[in-house]
Amino acid sequence: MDSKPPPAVLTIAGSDSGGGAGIQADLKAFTAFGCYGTSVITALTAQNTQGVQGVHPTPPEFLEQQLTSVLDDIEIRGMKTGMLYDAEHTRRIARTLRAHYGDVSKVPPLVVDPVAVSTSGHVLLHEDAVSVMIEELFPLATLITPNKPEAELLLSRKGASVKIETLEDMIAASEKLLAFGSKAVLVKGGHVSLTMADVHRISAAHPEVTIVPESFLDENMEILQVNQEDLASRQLVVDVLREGEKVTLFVSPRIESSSTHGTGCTLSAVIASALAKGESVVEATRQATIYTHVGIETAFPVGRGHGPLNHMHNLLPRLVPPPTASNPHPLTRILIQSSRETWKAYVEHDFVKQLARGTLPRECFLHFVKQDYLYLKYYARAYGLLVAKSSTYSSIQTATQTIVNVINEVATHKTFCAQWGISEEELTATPESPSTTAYGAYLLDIGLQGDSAKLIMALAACLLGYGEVGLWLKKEASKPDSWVKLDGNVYLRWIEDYSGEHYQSAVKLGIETIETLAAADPPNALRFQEWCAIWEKCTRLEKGFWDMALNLL
Ligand SMILES: Cc1ncc(COP(=O)(O)O)c(N)n1
Repeated sequence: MDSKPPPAVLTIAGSDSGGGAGIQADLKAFTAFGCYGTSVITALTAQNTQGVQGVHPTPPEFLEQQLTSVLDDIEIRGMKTGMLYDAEHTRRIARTLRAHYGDVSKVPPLVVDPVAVSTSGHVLLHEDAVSVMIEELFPLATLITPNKPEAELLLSRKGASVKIETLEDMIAASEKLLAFGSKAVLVKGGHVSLTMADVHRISAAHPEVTIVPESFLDENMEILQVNQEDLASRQLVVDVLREGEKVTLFVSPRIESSSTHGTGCTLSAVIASALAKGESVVEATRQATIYTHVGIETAFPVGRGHGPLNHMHNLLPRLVPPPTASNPHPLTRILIQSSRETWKAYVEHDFVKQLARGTLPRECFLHFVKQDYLYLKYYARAYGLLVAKSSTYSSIQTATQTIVNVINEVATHKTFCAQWGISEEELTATPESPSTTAYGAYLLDIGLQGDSAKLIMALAACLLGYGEVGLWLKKEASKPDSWVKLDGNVYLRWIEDYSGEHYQSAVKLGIETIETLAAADPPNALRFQEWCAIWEKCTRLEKGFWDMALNLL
């Protein structure tokens, strides 16, 4: 957590007795996101995962009293509204906010989630409140976050009946909604069925539209991709953010799940939290879409109906979900995502880029190859330790096979060095750099102290990372006018080796090994945290290895 005290955020919404949506979802999301949550309750609902059994509105004067109590005492850095109940409640909220802050520009970041109907079909907002919300609340808002039916409802206030079916419709709707006076609009795509083809079409027609995550197609995880066609037809959720002319699409794979109760509440609560921490609207939305996505992915069963997402996934160490068709390698995915920044700094290192352009200074490459030659000895020995810890012939065989692969890799290094006049004697006599010793010693240390699972995690970052680099460069090289130069590149052989079938089948084996491990003996929270920490550390050591080679000059 930050060293700064958590910012205070406020939700003005309805209570969900079932704990999945409304005030309860908001307070959980605020807490999980490191904020101090305060609340003003517009209505009590008797609600569970199966539906809303009753609604009891807060007396309007008391609603106002709650808001005044909070604002008079606590410095609120971000706010959100959810279920507002009716016109009177909505008006009181807007007017109290205006009166308290005096000037619209002084209102802290406000996210208005125009909640109208619950997932279970219960009306949560009286018809007469819609125009008050548009006229009095939207002009105070940093962002409004309608889903498809809510956007259609809001736009119907302009007379014409609007249907939102396509990504183009969502983008057009965002422009019309912005005219209501908020600074930004997020049209949520949960109710619109889209695929990658839709995203490609928009990005071809409107190159100015930003796609987040930029690397959605590869997710920086080429190694996990089986089939490009599967990806193209994969069902997506796309949320469209508009700030003035600027449009950003937030893309994530659609998860077939009934645990989506409270997703809208949670998304807007996290955006408000991130805004309270000083993030931009784009960054706040990015963080919130990821948080919500993972919340659905890791949801646990609650009740008999539409359960809530998991609000605690970033508080409790995340355990590994079972493999599914859309996520066949859940552990690998979590490991990479949990160390995303370091992983990216490793696999997209300047060393790799210069090597792929063919501009890497020879000295750097040779220094790297020599050090890698020395490192691989540790690596092979660590696999030797793994053999010693194995209890089945099949795991002994897998580890032994890897040792043989490493020895073949070393032979490649020798050939490389021979080409540049460096003999095996010189290779062996090369003094080890501190980065090599650090990494090698760490592998052996993990092997000596821990169970075999920890050692397997430590060994995986190297195996998978080089596999990722190989596939990434191969993909980049295949693009027209690519920055990767294969023709005449002195390092071509290196690229071919790591993108080649032989190395890639070793990577596949590595992925299967860690996935099987997680599936056969699901880690408890502590063990899982250890795995993530080991993976992160090795990813960092890998990056350090390339830093060492580049910083030579
Ligand atoms: C108090 C309250 N606020 C908001 C929602 C909408 O959430 P969902 O669309 O997931 O039912 C709800 N059901 N209850």
